[in-house]
Amino acid sequence: MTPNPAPPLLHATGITMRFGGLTAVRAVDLTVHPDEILGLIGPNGAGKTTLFNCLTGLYTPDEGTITYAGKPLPTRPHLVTRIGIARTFQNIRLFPNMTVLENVLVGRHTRTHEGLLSALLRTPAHHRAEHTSRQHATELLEFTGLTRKSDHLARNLPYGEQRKLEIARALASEPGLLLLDEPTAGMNPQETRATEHLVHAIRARGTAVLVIEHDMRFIFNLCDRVAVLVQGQKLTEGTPTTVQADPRVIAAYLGTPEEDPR
Ligand SMILES: Nc1ncnc2c1ncn2[C@@H]1O[C@H](COP(=O)(O)OP(=O)(O)OP(=O)(O)O)[C@@H](O)[C@H]1O
Repeated sequence: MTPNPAPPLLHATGITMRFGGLTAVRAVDLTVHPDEILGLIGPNGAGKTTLFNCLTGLYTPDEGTITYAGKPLPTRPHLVTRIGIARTFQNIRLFPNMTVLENVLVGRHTRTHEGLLSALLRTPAHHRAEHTSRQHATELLEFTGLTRKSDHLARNLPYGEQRKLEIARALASEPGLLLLDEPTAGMNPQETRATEHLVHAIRARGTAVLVIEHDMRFIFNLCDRVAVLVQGQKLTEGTPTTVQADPRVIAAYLGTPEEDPR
């Protein structure tokens, strides 16, 4: 008997999301496998962020089903985080007046179970949980290269490091799947390259990644598979090589074949 193949980590079928008369996402199927890096590309307004919002409980799709690790996706964002899906946002959403370390500790709260009373009474259980959280946050700052900035206020970090901090904070919830919405927006080529390495390292830790990005070079270097959304519908998906060579993608998104698809 052949063993069952590993079930998909995230499985979305027939996702449709409307805003009044506008259908932003139409009957989209999307699957992310464990340990996979999947890219989601498409022209402006194609519905990429709307789909992310459906996958993270910010929106409830009008149609379709989503499962994570075989179970239906909860309908509230914090519960989605708790079951193992974390995300970053297109517009950075840090706590600007908290330190870098504190921002990561905030991201950890879905993994701590100590109640308010325990915190107020400063029980031994609370101290242990706090110690573990700090250790984990410190390790994540090292992992993302932000150790030296641990005590800096988030608002004083350069833009590229703020994006890294968002990723560190998302990782603090120990996700099985990380969704990145335009992680290299506003970065210089060196920072973009560093982000590519960071995403590979995240996958090596056992976290699958779904990433929206307009930088084609980044996407095609990074991803195992790429899905293409156009006007709310999935045009195609496949390996970077297949997608890059698909004339429909070139026509819809990448410009004419003569252009450098960057
Ligand atoms: N909250 C909303 N209310 C109404 N319309 C919305 C809302 N969010 C998105 N839209 C519309 O849905 C469509 C898809 O938008 P979305 O932001 O998902 O696209 P996108 O592919 O992420 O675009 P971009 O690459 O520019 O970020 C657009 O026409 C957008 O104007």
